Amino acid sequence: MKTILIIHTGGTISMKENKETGKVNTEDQHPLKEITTILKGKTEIEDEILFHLPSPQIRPDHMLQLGRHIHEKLAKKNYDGVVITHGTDTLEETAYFLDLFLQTRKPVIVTGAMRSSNEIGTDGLYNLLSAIRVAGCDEAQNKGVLVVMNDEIHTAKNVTKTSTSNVATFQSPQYGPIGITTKNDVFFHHKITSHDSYPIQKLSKSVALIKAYAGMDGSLINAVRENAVDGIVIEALGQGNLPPKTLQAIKATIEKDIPVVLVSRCYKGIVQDTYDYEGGGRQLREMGVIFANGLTGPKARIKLMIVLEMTKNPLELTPMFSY
Ligand SMILES: NC(=O)C[C@H](N)C(=O)O
Repeated sequence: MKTILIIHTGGTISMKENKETGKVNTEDQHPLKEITTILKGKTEIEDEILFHLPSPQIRPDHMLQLGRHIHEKLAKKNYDGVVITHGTDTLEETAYFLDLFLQTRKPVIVTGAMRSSNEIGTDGLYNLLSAIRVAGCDEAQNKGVLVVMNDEIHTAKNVTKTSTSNVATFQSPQYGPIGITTKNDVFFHHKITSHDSYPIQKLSKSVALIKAYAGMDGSLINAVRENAVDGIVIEALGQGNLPPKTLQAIKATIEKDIPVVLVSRCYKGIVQDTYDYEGGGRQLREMGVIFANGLTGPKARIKLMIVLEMTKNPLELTPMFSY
């Protein structure tokens, strides 16, 4: 029999709807506690509540605490897998943090819900059951952190919340899911080609995320730089281009040894130094901007926070963002 550790952190999956007011909030007792009874005799479940937070209240220090907690638990007992329940708003950031931080071959699965536990059509219990099945599956080992929602298995690196309320919200726009779950089975149909992880001890760097827009100038970048940040991620236009009036501010930032990482505000594709016009990717690369391939802005921010614990040398940072 497989032994799975469930760590609850909060979110809608941990919430109940007040039938009189329609308001949704966290409960003291975890509403999906019954999972232990449902799986009795089939899977041994240990569950615990680490946090009880809506995910907009989750901060990087919570992510580090969660990561350390998983390491401690795995060091003490030979669990077959770990499931983390989490609010969906920042689920992709916590999942990607854990993907980069954890040093384990064991399946670590993050799941959540779009509807609270007593709403009609609630998806929490079903997603939790699917996540437990994937966590107990040998094929899920050594794949990094996975996100299981709505019958699909996604990598933490590629998954993103695409809809505010639809239960099919979690998608990997770039490559699709790597597997599916059915009522009784787990199927993987894609292989993982690369997985990087960084054994950091702390998470102390401040990294800002800025989205580019038509007619943007350098004022936002200048203001952020003057506010003692250690790094900036910019969601650039298209293939990795910026309006010309931002260039001076970016140059000043790089000259101050503050790394600037570029992703695209497009939700598919990668950034490249194709264009040679003023503000084009070629100029940005020559100025020392680091191109992050395929990551979304929030995930490039998490990665920059992590790798800045090891180096701020652009020559070392550049290859870390190339896959
Ligand atoms: N569906 C959810 O979990 C959304 C909720 N606001 C949260 O992230 O905590």
